[in-house]
Amino acid sequence: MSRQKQKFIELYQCLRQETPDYPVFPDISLAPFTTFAVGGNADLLLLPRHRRELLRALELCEQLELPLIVLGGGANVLVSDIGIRGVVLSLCGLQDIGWNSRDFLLEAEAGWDMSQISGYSVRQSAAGLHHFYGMPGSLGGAVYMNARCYEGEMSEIVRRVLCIPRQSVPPAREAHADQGGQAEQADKAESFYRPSELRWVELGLGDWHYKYSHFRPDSGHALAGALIVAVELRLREQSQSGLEREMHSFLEDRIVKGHFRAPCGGSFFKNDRAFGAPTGQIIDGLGLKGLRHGGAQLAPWHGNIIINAGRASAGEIWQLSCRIREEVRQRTGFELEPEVQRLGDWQLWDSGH
Ligand SMILES: NC(=O)C1=CN([C@@H]2O[C@H](COP(=O)(O)OP(=O)(O)OC[C@H]3O[C@@H](n4cnc5c(N)ncnc54)[C@H](OP(=O)(O)O)[C@@H]3O)[C@@H](O)[C@H]2O)C=CC1
Ligand SMILES: C=C(O[C@H]1[C@H](O)[C@@H](CO)O[C@H](OP(=O)(O)OP(=O)(O)OC[C@H]2O[C@@H](n3ccc(=O)[nH]c3=O)[C@H](O)[C@@H]2O)[C@@H]1NC(C)=O)C(=O)O
Repeated sequence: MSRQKQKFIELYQCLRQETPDYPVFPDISLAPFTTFAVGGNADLLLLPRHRRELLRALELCEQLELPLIVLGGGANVLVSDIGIRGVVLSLCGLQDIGWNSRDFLLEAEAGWDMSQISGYSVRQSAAGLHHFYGMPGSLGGAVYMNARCYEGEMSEIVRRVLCIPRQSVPPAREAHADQGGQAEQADKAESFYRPSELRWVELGLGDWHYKYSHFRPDSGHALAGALIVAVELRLREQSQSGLEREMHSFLEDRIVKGHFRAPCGGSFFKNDRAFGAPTGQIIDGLGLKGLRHGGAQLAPWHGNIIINAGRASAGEIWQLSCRIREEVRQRTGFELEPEVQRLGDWQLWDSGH
C-alpha cells in the first residue's frame, strides 16, 4: 500500500474515531457536487458540518502532510474525468450566520448557498446580495471569484474575510525549503492550512478586479489560495418589497436565458470590454450555438453557456470549449478566457490524447 493511501486511511480513522458520524467519504464521485454533473472520484471527500469539524480536519491534514483541494459550491468548476487524487474539502456544511441590524453587517460562513443567503438578506430589508438570487454556488466561491451579475459585484459588499492563509509547504519540510528552495518547488500545487492562523483580513478596493480576487491561487498575493471560512458583508437598507421585485426579476431573467435548462456552469468564458460586446453575443454572431462534441453542447439558446446535454464527460466539455476558443481566435482575433476552473488531473487531455 502506498504511503499516501496509508495517510488517507489514518485521516479517515482519526476523524471517525473522534466523531463517529464525521462526514468523510472515501473514493466518492464528485459529479453530484458540481453543476455540470460530471467528473471522477476524489480519494477522500471531507464535508465538515461546522467550524470545529473543519478545524480538526485541517489540523490532522497538517500533521499527516496531506494537502487539500477546496471545492466551493461546484458552480464554476470542471472536475477531471479521472478525478482528484488527494483530499477534497467542501465547506458547504458551514452555514453559521449573524445579522447586525444596526450597522447592516452580515457575517456568514462560506458554505452558504448564494441564492439562500440572498433571500435571507432581503428578508432583513438589506440590499447588496439580492443581485445574486438564482446564482448557483457558495458564498466562499463568490468571494473567491468576485462574482458579478446584474450590476452587482461581491467586491462592493465584502468588508472582511475570515481566512487561513495557504502554506505551500507542509510544516515539517519548511526548514528545508528555506535553505534550498527545492521542496517549495516540488510542492507548488499543494495547499496546507494551519488552523491556528485563522484570522480576519480587511479588504480594500485594490484587492479586486473583474471576476478576480487576490484569493486566486495564482495571484501572487499573500492571500493567494487562502481558505475562506467566513465573510463579513456591509449591506444597505432598502424596502423589502422593492428588493423582492428586483430579486425575482433577476431569477426570471436567468430562467428565460436558459441557465437552468441543462446542467452547466453558467457563463463559460469571461466577458471582456475590449471586445466591444459580451462573449455570448460574439460566439452567437459566429453561428456556433448548438455546436456539439459528444455529450457536450454549446447551448442552442446562449452562446456563452456550455451544457452537459446528456452523459457528457468533463473531457468533452473542455474539448468543446477549446474548439470554441479556437474558432473565436481565428475569426475575430479575440482570446477568450475561461471563467470555469479546472480541478484534478488534466494531463491526458492537455497532451492531446
Ligand atoms: N427583468 C428585469 O427587470 C431585469 C433587469 N435587469 C436590469 O438590467 C440592467 C443590466 O443588467 P445586466 O445583467 O448587467 O445586463 P447587460 O445586458 O447590461 O449585461 C449583461 C452582461 O454583458 C456584459 N456586457 C455588456 N456590454 C458589454 C460589452 N460591450 N463588452 C463586454 N461585456 C459586456 C455585462 O458586463 P458588465 O457586468 O461588466 O456590465 C454583463 O456581464 C441592470 O440594471 C439590471 O438590474 C437585468 C435583468 C433582468
Ligand atoms: C454569474 C454569471 O455571470 C453572468 C451574469 O449572470 C449575467 C447577468 O448579469 O451577465 C453575464 O452573462 P452574459 O454576458 O452571458 O449575459 P447575458 O445577459 O446573457 O448576455 C449579454 C448580452 O449578449 C446577448 N447575447 C447573449 C447570448 C447569445 O447567445 N446571444 C446574444 O446576443 C444578450 O442578448 C445580452 O444582450 C455574466 N457573465 C459574465 C461572464 O460576466 C454567470 O457566470 O452565469
